[in-house]
Amino acid sequence: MTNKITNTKLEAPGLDAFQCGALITNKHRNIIYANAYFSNELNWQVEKLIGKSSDDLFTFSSKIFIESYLMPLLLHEKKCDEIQLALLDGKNNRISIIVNAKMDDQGHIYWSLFNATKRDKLYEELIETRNKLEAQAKILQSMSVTDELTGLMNRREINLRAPELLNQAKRYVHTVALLMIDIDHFKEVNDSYGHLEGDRVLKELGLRLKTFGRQTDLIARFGGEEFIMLLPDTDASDARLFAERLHKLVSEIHVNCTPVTVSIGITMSDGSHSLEDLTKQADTALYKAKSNGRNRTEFDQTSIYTG
Ligand SMILES: Nc1nc2c(ncn2[C@@H]2O[C@H](COP(=O)(O)OP(=O)(O)OP(=O)(O)O)[C@@H](O)[C@H]2O)c(=O)[nH]1
Repeated sequence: MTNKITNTKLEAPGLDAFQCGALITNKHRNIIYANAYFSNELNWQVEKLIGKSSDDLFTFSSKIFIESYLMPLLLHEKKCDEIQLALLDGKNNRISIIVNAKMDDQGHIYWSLFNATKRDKLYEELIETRNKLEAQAKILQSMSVTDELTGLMNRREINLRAPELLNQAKRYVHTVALLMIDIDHFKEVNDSYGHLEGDRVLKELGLRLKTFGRQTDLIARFGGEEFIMLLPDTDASDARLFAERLHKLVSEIHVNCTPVTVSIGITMSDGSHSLEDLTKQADTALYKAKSNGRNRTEFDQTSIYTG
């Protein structure tokens, strides 16, 4: 390339080997040089580009961006790095490009243009992959805290969430009721009607517990056919009433026209017990309910109030 740049067509054969577009415009922004990349990759005939305004190479929105951002930057800083614009190729296809530009004292602008289509595609793929991973992480997160069959929280999750609820009871001086609910003779359901029928009963019970409980209650499938409910701000007489309603609600579920029944063990706490202690106490009460004939509720003897 000659050192002295005039406003006429330039020759610079060395630049034709570059894998990017090289463009020089004069102070009127008319093209005085375009390398072979424009004909090889962008479907322009270089001859036809000479004399054209560089504006003609860009989409409408990119032109606005050039006027409002690129030109003021070039006038003040004399250079502009890595801006993304949309160029129209010789067949009027929109091509995403990264532009670096430099302006000399005579107002010539030296543009280098890198095709960003592949990079855009890579970014799109990366974004898509990230979205997929986020969605998978959400599913995994929900699976790790949820019992798959009933949709209730699992044992691990209630173990994590119970301490906060018990602490609140202590702080705000109210009582908490823990109900251990166990389906009666559930083995017979499985043995007589099959595992799928057993699963249906578990699902129906889970659904009823969920809709019956308040938003603040913690309800979990504790294992097998055993569920627990932790009811904040509930005294023993409320808990008894709650259990009575629960027995009625459960009897709406039928297996071969026979209502399903549950036994319930209840223990009360002022928030000073651990979940582990409370479940042991409720388990003792549940055992009593089973021994006393099932389909009934018993309170644990150590409860602060036994109704
Ligand atoms: N269908 C089904 N059955 C389950 C699941 N988890 C545990 N079970 C069954 O639940 C039954 C529990 O039986 P048991 O512990 O003897 O209790 P039960 O028959 O309900 O007797 P009581 O509790 O004494 O009234 C077993 O047959 C387990 O196989 C499950 O996810 N789906």
